[in-house]
Amino acid sequence: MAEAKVNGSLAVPNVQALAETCNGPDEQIPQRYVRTEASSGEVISNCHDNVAAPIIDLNKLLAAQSSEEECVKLRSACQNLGLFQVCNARFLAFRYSIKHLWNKNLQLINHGVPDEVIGNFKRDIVEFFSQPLDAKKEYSQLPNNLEGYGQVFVVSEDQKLDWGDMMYLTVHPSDLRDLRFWPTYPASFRQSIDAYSSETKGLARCILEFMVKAIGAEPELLLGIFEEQARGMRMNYYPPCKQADKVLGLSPHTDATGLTLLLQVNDVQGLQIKKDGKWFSVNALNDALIVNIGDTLEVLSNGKFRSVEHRAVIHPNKERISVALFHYPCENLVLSPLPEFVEDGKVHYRSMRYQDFLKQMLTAQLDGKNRLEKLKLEQ
Ligand SMILES: O=C(O)CCC(=O)C(=O)O
Ligand SMILES: [Fe+2]
Repeated sequence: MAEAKVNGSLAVPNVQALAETCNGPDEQIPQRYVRTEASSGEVISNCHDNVAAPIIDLNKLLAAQSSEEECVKLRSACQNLGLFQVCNARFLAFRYSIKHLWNKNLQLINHGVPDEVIGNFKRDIVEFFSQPLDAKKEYSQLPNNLEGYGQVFVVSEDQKLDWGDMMYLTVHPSDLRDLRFWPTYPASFRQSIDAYSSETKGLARCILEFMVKAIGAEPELLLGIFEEQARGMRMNYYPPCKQADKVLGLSPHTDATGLTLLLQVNDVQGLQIKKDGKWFSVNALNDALIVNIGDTLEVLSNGKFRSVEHRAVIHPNKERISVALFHYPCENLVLSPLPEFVEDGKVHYRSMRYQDFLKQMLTAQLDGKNRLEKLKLEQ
């Protein structure tokens, strides 16, 4: 994927290995990982009704008698939070033609994203990261390439670092896959990545379509921008840290792309979202996929959808693994609000070539929602 080759990251130590050497309660954590902001500020956890990540039931969205009510929930999540979790995603998959849907002749084949696909995928990721460092290094990133095992967004020698390692792969389209970085251990890994990627494909499209429908707009143009475009998969490995409140697994950021489908691989929580200046812990349900709205969707929708600022925190004695599946827009997109979403001529974001926007992101350290804020026009 061209996006993955925009720029590389400076090489950083492997955190999984580092964590093994400094994981006593009094052990010194290297200064580059010590983050004062990790323990400052209020964090709201255990919020009831999953306010930080409302649950959208796809079955309810599809059933005539409950669809409207579920759409209201979806609209509110997209406009106020930028994040929700979908349940029943594993029981539904959507193979349909957009034309049919808008002719109210929806064809859904309820064949499901099989439990087996998610189960195999999770099992193989855990197995991959549990290998000795040398085995994983076979898939290390190469200079000026984001794909592979390593880290991203490290652009200066004195920037603070995240307490995590990652593996990034372009998974779609298949002719852009760089198999040099696709692990051959465990033996079923390539197959399980492929299966997860293809089984979730229709789902992202379907969710996006419901989102647009929920705000009363026509979906064709927006869907067209993401149709058959690149998808990238980032597998995050966060080792435990006895002094978890001194480190951050992943710095505050928004995803630059369209929708992100986030899968928490093991049952360790750690995702937090920012709302009204406060951090909220997300309680990810076991069977649910978390849907993040990225910056591209915020701009295209003229702010009708909000991208969500989020970060990952660390557990004191358990590893955490997550997988983000990013949906990229077409490469030559000019990022600008679509006319469909502009009311009374009020355009809220200035235009920018998507490639430039992405490059800005990949050549800087993560910085909350600030990059997007710079595109906002004074009203
Ligand atoms: O680990 C998580 O829950 C968040 C991961 C994430 O935000 C990302 O990979 O972009
Ligand atoms: Fe993210």
